[in-house]
Amino acid sequence: MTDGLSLEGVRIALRGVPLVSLDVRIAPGEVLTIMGPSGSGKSTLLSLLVGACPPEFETRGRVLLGGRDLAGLGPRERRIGLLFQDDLLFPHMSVGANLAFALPPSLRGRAARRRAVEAALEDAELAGFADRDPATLSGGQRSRVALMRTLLGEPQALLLDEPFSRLDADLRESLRGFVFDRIRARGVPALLVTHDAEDAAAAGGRVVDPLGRGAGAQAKAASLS
Ligand SMILES: Nc1ncnc2c1ncn2[C@@H]1O[C@H](COP(=O)(O)OP(=O)(O)OP(=O)(O)O)[C@@H](O)[C@H]1O
Repeated sequence: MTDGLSLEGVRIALRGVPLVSLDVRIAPGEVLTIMGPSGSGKSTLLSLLVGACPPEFETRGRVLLGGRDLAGLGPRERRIGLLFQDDLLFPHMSVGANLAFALPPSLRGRAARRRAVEAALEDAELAGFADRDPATLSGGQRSRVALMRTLLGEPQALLLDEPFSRLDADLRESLRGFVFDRIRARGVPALLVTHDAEDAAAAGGRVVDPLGRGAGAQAKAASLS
């Protein structure tokens, strides 16, 4: 459990043009959805949160995770987990080894580490899959392993960048439920970037654009443009 992820006066501009303006706290287990057109600053916001914003951008504000100011911390020290559309499982490692790789070094002992991997596989409804080659898994199975791998790192917050966009409609629907259920169960604050209104609805939380405008304001802006 954490106190959540707080963006306090976070501003990002490019050559003086405001891209991101957010003052928001994401509670443990809450998913905040960021929707906005291409080029509106969604990826730049994620890069800022992981501590890798390119120097071309002007940035201000504070990001607090569990009450801790992330300024000056490197990507690993931030304890932020990432989930992208490409699951990026290591192809030359078994499913179990992919999961074990993500375990925190503080979890000591072979037996304890094996148990943690087995529990994650069970939670992913993939008990007995530890020795499988990732290439032999279906798309949905790979996605579930990827989420478990991210969660095994015990992230204090999660960033989801179009995590379902490569999946077909049926799979997308079942995976959404799987992902959001586990985020809620673990009490991790999460930020979802998506173009898909159904993803946003399934996330069940607030929806804003990178300038912090809610869904009503976005619809109005779209109708005027
Ligand atoms: N390294 C960079 N240097 C200069 N400009 C950049 C850099 N990276 C992105 N930009 C510009 O910053 C703006 C915001 O880009 P960003 O990738 O954050 O948008 P996005 O909302 O994630 O778009 P998409 O939905 O297409 O992924 C765009 O105008 C983009 O061209």
